[in-house]
Amino acid sequence: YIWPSPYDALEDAYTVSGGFGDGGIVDGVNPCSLSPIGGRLPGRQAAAEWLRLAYHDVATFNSTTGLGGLDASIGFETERPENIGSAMNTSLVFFAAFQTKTSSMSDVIALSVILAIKNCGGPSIPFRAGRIDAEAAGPLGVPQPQQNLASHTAAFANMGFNVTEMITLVACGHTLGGVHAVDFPTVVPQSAITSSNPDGVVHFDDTFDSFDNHIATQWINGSSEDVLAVGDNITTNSDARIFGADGNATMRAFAADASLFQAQCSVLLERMLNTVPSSVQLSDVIEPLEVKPYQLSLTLNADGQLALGGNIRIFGTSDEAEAAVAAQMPVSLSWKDLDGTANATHSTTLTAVSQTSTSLWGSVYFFTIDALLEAQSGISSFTVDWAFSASDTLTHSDNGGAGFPLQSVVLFQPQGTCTDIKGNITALALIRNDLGAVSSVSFSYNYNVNQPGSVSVKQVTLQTEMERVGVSSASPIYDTYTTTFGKGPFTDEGFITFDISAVVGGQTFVAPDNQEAGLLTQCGSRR
Ligand code: HEM
Repeated sequence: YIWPSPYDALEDAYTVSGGFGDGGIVDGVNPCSLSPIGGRLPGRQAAAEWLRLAYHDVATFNSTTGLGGLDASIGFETERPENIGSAMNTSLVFFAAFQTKTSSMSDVIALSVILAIKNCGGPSIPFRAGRIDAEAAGPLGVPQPQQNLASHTAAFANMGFNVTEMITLVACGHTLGGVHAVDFPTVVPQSAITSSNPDGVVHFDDTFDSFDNHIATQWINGSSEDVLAVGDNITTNSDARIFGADGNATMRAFAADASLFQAQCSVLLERMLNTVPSSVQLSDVIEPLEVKPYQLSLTLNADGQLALGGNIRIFGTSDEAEAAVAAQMPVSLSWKDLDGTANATHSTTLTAVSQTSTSLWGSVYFFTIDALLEAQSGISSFTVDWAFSASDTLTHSDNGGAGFPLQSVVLFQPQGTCTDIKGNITALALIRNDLGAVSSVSFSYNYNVNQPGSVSVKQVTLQTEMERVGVSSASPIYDTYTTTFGKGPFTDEGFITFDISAVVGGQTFVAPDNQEAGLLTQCGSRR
């Protein structure tokens, strides 16, 4: 994983769970008992709803044809009786905010489960990305509690899981959350519905908000409260039939060994999340990068200098990383000219961001870049020298050897970029005019559109050509380019970014992943 990667947004969301640079997903399930944002009802639990959503998307995978699996087809299937409840749509609406041009809904669903389980005290499940979203519903066939064991065994076999694995997956799923009387009136007595429990949830175990082995210990020691195991309606006691499918051997092992439960849940849930259409190639495991740029910006100021902004994130898992005080960490950034030349003066010290940040996987710190670069010499890459403590030898981070790439040939130009009252966007770019012929100047706007038949949205790109309007007033070595476009039918839901690219002197240069905020100035208003 070398920065920049198509999975940078997912890596950000995976790594930072609170404070500055918060990826935002964990906020939806923290604490583990949290009711879903947007449907905040006592008794509902977002972490459990996310896990059930992922399972229901995967459950209809056909291991013979290789079709289905975690592909977000669930978005088109939420009206089906087998997916009853409002939970799935609530989750999908929340997740739309994390879709980007390279983070599919199905990747976000997988990541949501990994983060929710870790935040609920469960195991660390490795995360891979690269899932591709289906654009239509898949087949029916999510198991339902009134069906018999043979039907459930067949459904899991179809999905690619044997009996032991079925028992494990159900136990790992049913350690969170519970069954709701409003949606399962034949399973849960209506007396469960009260003013403080309007959906009438009955939890599977006594620690519904902890990813632990109580689902197994209570089943084995006879204190189970799981209505799918010990409920009065024998027909819907699917958990009892499944847990007993091997004479309770698997559940006894889980009850006896809490860490075995965690380890097996990690292995099986990882496999469940990585059950994808056979045409999909998943990425390598994504782990927090030690040093990573965050929301970089490079613009030309009125004095004709390049202003470099944004942040550097530093992550570590050691005791020293945990004990570090950001304000005392030495962090500096050194850059190379446009032509690749290093220069001793091309270096700047970074300041710790005062707001702290948290990660489920270690310790994370952010540092602000605030540097002015000479426009003529420009920039092609940078490196970061840093340490967790001032007394340590500095680590030289060069992004796997070549440095962190950053170009000053094609720039976004915030001054003059604006959105008018009709929603039309006028965007400006600056392109070096002394480096050869300029062609294919294009502006790509990445946003979400609604999909008929699904509450979940799809990220699309609207591309427009930019035209040269003249030489920049701030510096004669840059020309100004512009485009005006209407956004068309779209949804405000989600993550909007834009990229500007051009071919200059035969080489393609891209100013990527600019934040929507850069477009939001109202046309006509003075900044
Ligand atoms: C034969 C297999 C299964 C059957 C029949 C089954 C059935 C059910 C039922 C009836 C509910 C209640 C839903 C509600 O009231 O909202 C439920 C909840 C849940 N299931 Fe399953 N399930 C099965 C397997 C799994 C698996 C494999 C997982 C995950 C790995 C899972 C995860 C969950 C979770 C997390 C909940 C709680 C949802 C909440 O509290 O909102 N289930 N299941």
